[in-house]
Amino acid sequence: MTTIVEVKGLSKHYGKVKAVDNVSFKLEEGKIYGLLGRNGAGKTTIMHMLTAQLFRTSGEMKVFGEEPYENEKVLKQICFIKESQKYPETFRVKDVLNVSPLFFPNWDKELAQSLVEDFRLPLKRRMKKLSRGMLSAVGIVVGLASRAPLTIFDEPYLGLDAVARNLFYDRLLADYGEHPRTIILSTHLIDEVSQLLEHVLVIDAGKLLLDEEAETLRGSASNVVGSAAKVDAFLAGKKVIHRSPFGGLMSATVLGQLSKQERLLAAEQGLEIGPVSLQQMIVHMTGSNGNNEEAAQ
Ligand SMILES: Nc1ncnc2c1ncn2[C@@H]1O[C@H](COP(=O)(O)OP(=O)(O)OP(=O)(O)O)[C@@H](O)[C@H]1O
Repeated sequence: MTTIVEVKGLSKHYGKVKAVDNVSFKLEEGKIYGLLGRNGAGKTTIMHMLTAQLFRTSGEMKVFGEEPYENEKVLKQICFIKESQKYPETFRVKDVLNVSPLFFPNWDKELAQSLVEDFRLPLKRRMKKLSRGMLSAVGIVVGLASRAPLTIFDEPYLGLDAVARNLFYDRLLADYGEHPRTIILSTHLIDEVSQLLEHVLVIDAGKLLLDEEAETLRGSASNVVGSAAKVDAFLAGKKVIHRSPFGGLMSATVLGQLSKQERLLAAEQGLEIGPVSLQQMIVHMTGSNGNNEEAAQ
């Protein structure tokens, strides 16, 4: 598999603020990545460095095998759709679509047209007159129709309703199926995108907390519910990422696959074992006590 992004010891500091702190990861060709984490975790800072919009404080970074700064060859292979995209004052929707092929060599005009219809975008309306959701939809159209080998969506759906978000997921999967490329989705709507993601990177307080295939993560944590004393005894020595006591009961989230024997033991103890969604897992890992508890194990 071809590596298209390689980052080693990447840091970005603003005075004492370590927005990104010694992060290393690789992105492979033809995969959908989730870049996830809480507000202020450092996701946007990483995306800005990958797309050469921000200088790093230290570390190494290669995008398509090269340094991305002022590198036309690298930058024309990237499409970065960000929440706060600015357009020239006079631009209409159709102007955005007309200039896009100049920036994106793989631009697919037909796909753009069909997406404009899907999202019911008014081609002649000025960008500054669009609703918040319509603005997001234009970003999605550009991101998908660019067919850029590295396409990055940073919270692409501010203001988009549930129907439009589903449309985005459907069109993304369909087009990605026919034209595989590397896609980074940064979002807080983890449950909504979890089925789309093939690999997950979780950033917390500037550090990389998790770098794992989504398939491995699915089923890699369980919720154990029952009497607090029995849950505690069952979980002894296991990697617990969250505990939530209520009365004499306890609900706890444990990392790692439970064996058949352990499940039988749990059933004998009257404990209930249930699945944990990717979102729950990440919330627990990056929550106020999630990290601490894991570190304590
Ligand atoms: N120009 C700057 N000067 C000082 N601190 C900054 C600057 N830009 C970002 N930061 C800080 O760096 C940290 C990471 O910010 P970043 O925007 O990367 O987070 P994020 O994960 O994208 O958050 P969100 O999900 O809220 O968009 C935050 O603490 C932020 O306040």
